[in-house]
Amino acid sequence: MRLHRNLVFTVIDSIRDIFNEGVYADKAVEKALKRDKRWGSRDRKFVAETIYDIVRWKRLYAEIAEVKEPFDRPNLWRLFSVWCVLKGIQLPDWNQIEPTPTRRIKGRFDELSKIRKYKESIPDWIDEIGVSEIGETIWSKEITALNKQADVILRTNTLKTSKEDLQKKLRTENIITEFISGHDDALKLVERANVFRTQAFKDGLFEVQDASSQLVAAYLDVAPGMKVVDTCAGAGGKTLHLASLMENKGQIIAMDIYESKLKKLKIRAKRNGVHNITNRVIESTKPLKKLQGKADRVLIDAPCSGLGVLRRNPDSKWKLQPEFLDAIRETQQEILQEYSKMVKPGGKLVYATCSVLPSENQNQVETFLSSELGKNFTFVKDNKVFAHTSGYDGFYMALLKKD
Ligand SMILES: C[S@@+](CC[C@H](N)C(=O)[O-])C[C@H]1O[C@@H](n2cnc3c(N)ncnc32)[C@H](O)[C@@H]1O
Repeated sequence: MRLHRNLVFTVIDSIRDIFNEGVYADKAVEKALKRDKRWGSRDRKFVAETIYDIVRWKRLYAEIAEVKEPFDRPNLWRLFSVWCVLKGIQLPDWNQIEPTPTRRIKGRFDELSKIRKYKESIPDWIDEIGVSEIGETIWSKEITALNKQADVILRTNTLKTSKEDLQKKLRTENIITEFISGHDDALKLVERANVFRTQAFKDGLFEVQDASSQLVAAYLDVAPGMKVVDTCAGAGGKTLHLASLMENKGQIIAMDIYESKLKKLKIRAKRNGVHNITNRVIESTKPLKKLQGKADRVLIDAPCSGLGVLRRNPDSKWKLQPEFLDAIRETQQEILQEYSKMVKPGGKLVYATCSVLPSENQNQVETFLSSELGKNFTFVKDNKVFAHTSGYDGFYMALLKKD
């Protein structure tokens, strides 16, 4: 592979922004890809994948290169050199690249690969929590799976098309997809592509949504005509899925504490041809009280550590802090206590996260069920989705029924 200077410089600038300036990796990639309109799909792929690779393997590469944060420019180039050598790419003869003994890099790699926190490139504290919560054997497999590049999965908007028709339409736009067993509306891209440029996307025929995430709305067991509250709707990935499952009939109240996210949902709903969603920003307890005991279904897609979606957001490994995890666990229980009040007798509640830690998942549900308010609920079932067994994101969902 021949390395192109302007592409590599873009990578170096981007990892500097991510590591030293705290810029989110997805934003940095977005900005990087706008740098030169002449770049073709191969160039864009190189830039995006190399940035994500170096972010994902930061700890391992830094250890191999023997560099410490904050990385100055020569150190960023050293990280890049490690990436090249481990990928089997010949180091270019550029001023920025020091003569690097490739045998030494490979030797350090073999040595460090014996220690999980280096091999899997994770902070000590996350590795310790993983081991203590799910045990060493499962954690080792899970973190390996979470360090893989995620597939691109689409969810068919069944309000507008069928999975089969969507597949045909995408083929005319040179996008080849396959079905995934056990995921009724999902299509998996055989090769990565920018699907947001397709006419099918502009026409609202699909949304990009991981296969595990697509299990959540279906878990809530909705039907057309119901009153459903999506309490942590964000930009509405699952809200839109609920609308499809409800055939656009009934009412969905999408809530979040951030108005900016709900605004994005509004745009997506329009594209999807969904017209049964009402947005409510949670600024006080008022919108919650108004709905007390009124909802057939309540979805709590709770804020969480995001440890199940590291494949998509590898920089979370470096951004996540133990204090945040402690705080979010408290929020999860508060949310369960408060938002469950909206379920009417006989109604159902789903509590979900994109984490694989029991302390954010089944333990929260157990705490809730043994609390005063939780006594009115019965546990129906739960699904602990691991990335290493499913091949998709790590997720948790529990279905409860109000007596
Ligand atoms: C896992 S994300 C939701 C993703 C979204 N449901 C989807 O499918 O695209 C969790 C959401 O909870 C919101 N949130 C955080 N604290 C909250 C609270 N106390 N009440 C309601 N929403 C909250 C966040 O803003 C975030 O959008």
